[in-house]
Amino acid sequence: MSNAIIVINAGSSSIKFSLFADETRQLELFLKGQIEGLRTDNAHFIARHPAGDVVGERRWTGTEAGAFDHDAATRFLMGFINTHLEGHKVEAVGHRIVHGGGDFTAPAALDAAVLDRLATFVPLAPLHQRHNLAPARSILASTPGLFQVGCFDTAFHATQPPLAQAFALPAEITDRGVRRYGFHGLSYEYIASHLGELGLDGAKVIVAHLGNGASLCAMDGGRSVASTMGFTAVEGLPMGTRCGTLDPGVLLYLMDEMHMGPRDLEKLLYQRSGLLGVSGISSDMRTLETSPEPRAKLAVDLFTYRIGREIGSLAAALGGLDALVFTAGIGEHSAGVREAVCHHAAWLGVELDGAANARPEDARPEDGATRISAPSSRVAAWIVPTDEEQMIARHTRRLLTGAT
Ligand SMILES: Nc1ncnc2c1ncn2[C@@H]1O[C@H](COP(=O)(O)OP(=O)(O)O)[C@@H](O)[C@H]1O
Ligand SMILES: CC(=O)OP(=O)(O)O
Ligand SMILES: [Mg+2]
Repeated sequence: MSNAIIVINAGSSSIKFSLFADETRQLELFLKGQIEGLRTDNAHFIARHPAGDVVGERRWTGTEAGAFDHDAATRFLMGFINTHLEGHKVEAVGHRIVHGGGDFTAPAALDAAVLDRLATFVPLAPLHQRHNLAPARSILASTPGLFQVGCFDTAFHATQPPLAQAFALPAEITDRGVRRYGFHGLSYEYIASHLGELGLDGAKVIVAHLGNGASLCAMDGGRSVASTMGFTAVEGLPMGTRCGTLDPGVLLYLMDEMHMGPRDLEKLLYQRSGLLGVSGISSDMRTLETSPEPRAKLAVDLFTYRIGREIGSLAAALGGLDALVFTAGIGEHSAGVREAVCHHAAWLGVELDGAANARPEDARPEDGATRISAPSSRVAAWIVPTDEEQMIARHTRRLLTGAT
């Protein structure tokens, strides 16, 4: 019987899972799925083989769906997984955990004490952390003997120099861990592991992870030296529903003049801003790109303008630029966003190959990595599909091998 690793990526209203067969040197995905709409009146589960055929599907509506929280969803998923192992034996579960604080700069085995420590970072990632931890707690309660590993979005950025991590605040505040951490590290680490194949070993690269959450990472020789995200995953670029960088004076104004409290501000900054807030229409890039509304265009223009400005800032941190890499939902799929960002970065030497950028996705190479800059471009531009789940599976296997 061959072994399998379960990877869980839990968000605020969804839990995604992937099953990897661990039988050869390659970790091979054989099943993936998700439950979306947790704690709404319409929760939906679907699981598929990598080829796309549906292996399981279920919907919960009304009060049944409303009571369907992360714990109940994890129990359902583990039940489903255990009856769809296709002859494999589960040896470990790897989790994406957004914040590891200053303590967790590498993947770690999860037990009750570690989960309690990670729970102290909930205020540092209010959209993510509590939901990331819920499935691990649920599995610890139901299957205490199962090896679980936490993989942290912050860990990849631990290599940043102290200056890149610092806020200009008094020592009694920074000593409490109030500093810049950076996020999307599993995605960046995956991309970094493929830079050699693109001829970018040792290069100065800016990776644009543009999904619901969005950030940029400056990498020198595959190591993070700066990022647009900071203490929390709300800093930097505008995102689906998050505002990104904001003059802190705005917060004081909103508290004093609009009598907003901490929870009102949290809701505003994390859930009512970004593409959704500016457009008043949607947080979804596909909807905005096809909308005739001027406010939809304004939201997309602000998104790409801010990316352009932050690219300038990270190029300065790197002291030069060899390549720009696009990844995640928007980065991989929106030719319009890539074109606008490359236009803003033209002064740095990015020259887009319009035809390569607009080429249909099914014409891309099997691994999806596609060069979209002109042969004469001084700075190369690439699309590289990310795979956070594969990265989590790799880390989980490494810790498992060390633990047994
Ligand atoms: N074909 C597409 N064109 C433009 N945007 C797309 C396309 N497909 C997905 N997206 C956008 O990608 C974003 C979601 O990215 P994703 O990386 O899946 O997010 P997350 O994993 O953080 O939830 C959404 O804004 C969505 O509209
Ligand atoms: C850290 C973060 O912003 O994650 P996501 O993009 O999944 O929301
Ligand atoms: Mg994401």
